[in-house]
This record gives sequence, C-alpha cells and structure tokens, in this order.
Amino acid sequence: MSIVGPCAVRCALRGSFHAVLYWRRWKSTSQTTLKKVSSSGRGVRSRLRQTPIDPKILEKIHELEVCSPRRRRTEYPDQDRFSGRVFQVWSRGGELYQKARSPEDFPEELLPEVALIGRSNVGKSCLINSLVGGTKSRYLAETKDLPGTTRELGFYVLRSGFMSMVDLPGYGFAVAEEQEKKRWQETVKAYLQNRKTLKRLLILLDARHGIMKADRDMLHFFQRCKVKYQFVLNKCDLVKDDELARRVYMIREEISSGAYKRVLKNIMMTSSHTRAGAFTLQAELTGLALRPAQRHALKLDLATRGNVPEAIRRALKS
Ligand SMILES: Nc1nc2c(ncn2[C@@H]2O[C@H](COP(=O)(O)OP(=O)(O)OP(=O)(O)O)[C@@H](O)[C@H]2O)c(=O)[nH]1
Ligand SMILES: [Mg+2]
Repeated sequence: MSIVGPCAVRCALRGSFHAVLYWRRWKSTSQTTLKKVSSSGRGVRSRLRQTPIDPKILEKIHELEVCSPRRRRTEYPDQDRFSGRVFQVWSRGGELYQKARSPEDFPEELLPEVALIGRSNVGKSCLINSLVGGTKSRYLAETKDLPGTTRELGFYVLRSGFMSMVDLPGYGFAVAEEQEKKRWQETVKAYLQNRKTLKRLLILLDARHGIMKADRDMLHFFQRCKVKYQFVLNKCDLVKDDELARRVYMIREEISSGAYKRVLKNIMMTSSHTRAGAFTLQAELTGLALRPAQRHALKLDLATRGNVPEAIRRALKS
C-alpha cells in the first residue's frame, strides 16, 4: 500500500495537471477561432455597407433588370443584342455532345470551348440551360438544389456548329464521398491545364456572397492555367440593386489591385432563373466562336442531318 499509494497520487496529479493544461489550451484556441469567425463575418458585411455605389454600375443593373425576381419573362431589355452574329451562333440552341468522368473521355479538340466553373450550387448547370437551351430554354443539364449534383464534365455543342459550352462539377462543399470528389476535381484540373480549345473560363459567383474563400483557393490554380477567365455574378434575382452594385464595385477593386492575372475586367451579371443578362453574356462570348470560314473548313454536314454531334463525329472520321 505504502508503495502503490504515492504512485497513484502522483499519476492522478499528473493526469489532472495535463487535463488543466489541455483545457486551457482548448479554451484559448476556441476563443480566438470564434473571435476570428465573428469578426470576419462582421467585417465582410460592414465592408460591403461602406463600399460606394458607382452610378454607372447601378445604371447597368437597371438596364439589364437583373435584380428583378419576376419569372417567365417574354421580353428582355437586352434582347436587341440577339441579332446578327450573336443570333447566328446561339439561336439554334445546343445539345449534349459528351459526358466525361475522366480525361480519357474528353472529346477531340475541335470547336472553341467556354467552360463554367464555380462553387457547387452556384447555378452553373442552370446557366448552361439558359444559354444553350435555345429560345425555349430546354433543360439539358441536370440541376438540383443540392451541392454536388454535376459529377461529370458535360460538353454541349451549339447546333450552329460554331462553339461548345462545358459544364464543370463544382468545388467547395458538396454532398458526395471524398473519393468521388477527389476524382472529379482531378478530372477538372486535367481539363483546365491541358485543353487547347478552351478559350475562356467563366467563374460563377453567387451574387449574395461574391468571391469566397473556396473561390480564392481555386483562383491560385486558375492563374497557373493559360486560359483567360471572367467573373459572372449569378442569382442576381436574389439581391437588391444597391447590394449588387456594391458587390461589383468590390470585385472591380480587387481586380484592379492586380491580385489576379489573366482576369477580364468586365464582370457579367445574370439570373439563370429569369434569364436576365443571358443575351449580354452570349454577345460577350460570340467573339470566341469560329468564323464562318473556319467552320466551313471543318466540313460539318449541318444542313442536311441537323444532328451536330453526329456531324462532328462524321467530319472527324473523314
Ligand atoms: N434564384 C435563383 N436560383 C438559382 C439560379 N441559378 C440556379 N439557381 C438554383 O440553384 C440551385 C443549384 O443550381 P445548379 O445549376 O444545379 O447549380 P450547380 O452550380 O450546377 O451545382 P453543382 O452541379 O452541384 O456544382 C438550383 O436549385 C437552382 O434552381 C438563379 O439565377 N436564381
Ligand atoms: Mg451542376
């Protein structure tokens, strides 16, 4: 007893000493984390409130009527942009050409491509539908109110044969297994790094949040790829015009501070629900499409068969 007694007491004392140390360390770190989170949350909100409203940006927002939550529109303020070359490229809508789970499934590099990327649930697939779905806005890409819906790269070719749009799986939080997420992230990275026909990357941001940490993390990667990228604020129907004007101003400031390479200064605003801003975005991307002579050189048999993916496959075989 006399030997076990002091030993037990010593062990108990050492144990409680470590417990106190551990508790104090936990308390201090958890308090600083809490402080950081709350101050950054407050910081972002108050920074937004202090951001000035540029009357030119506000005018553009009113011109596009992008903050209006009205659905099922038949007329759009920017509809006059849907003429000439823009009409020639986009008016026939598009169709799914191929889905790719891994780099081996990527289609041949033929038409110029514009890819949409962004956090999961930001509305990439919805925007693809409103751009490529044609005037009747058919639902080509699957959309759901669940982060992690798109798990494969979707290649959508325009029926005019001038270019393709690519719907990419999102980054950040997603309801999916870690291994599955890793697989699609690797495929997306391989696509962005090696694709020669990729002409522009549209980085979709939620208009309610702007650039978030997950976006910043990915922006480091985008800068290493050779492609030019452009911000698109989507879900604008969920914010008020003055808030959107401040968001755009904040992003412009960040761009002009020189933080990003290869970024385009023109920030696009859309709502894939109301389709507002879609014509302006189509007009913006039209410059990347093939010229008629270039398309002619591909010898796509578009007129007789109508099925573009088939026409492309036949042209590649011949
Ligand atoms: N109000 C509003 N909701 C939108 C808009 N765009 C998309 N949504 C909604 O946001 C949800 C996610 O849309 P998706 O297009 O599936 O999002 P995603 O970015 O493709 O998501 P992942 O495939 O998971 O990466 C859906 O419930 C859409 O209805 C928009 O402009 N306005
Ligand atoms: Mg999607």
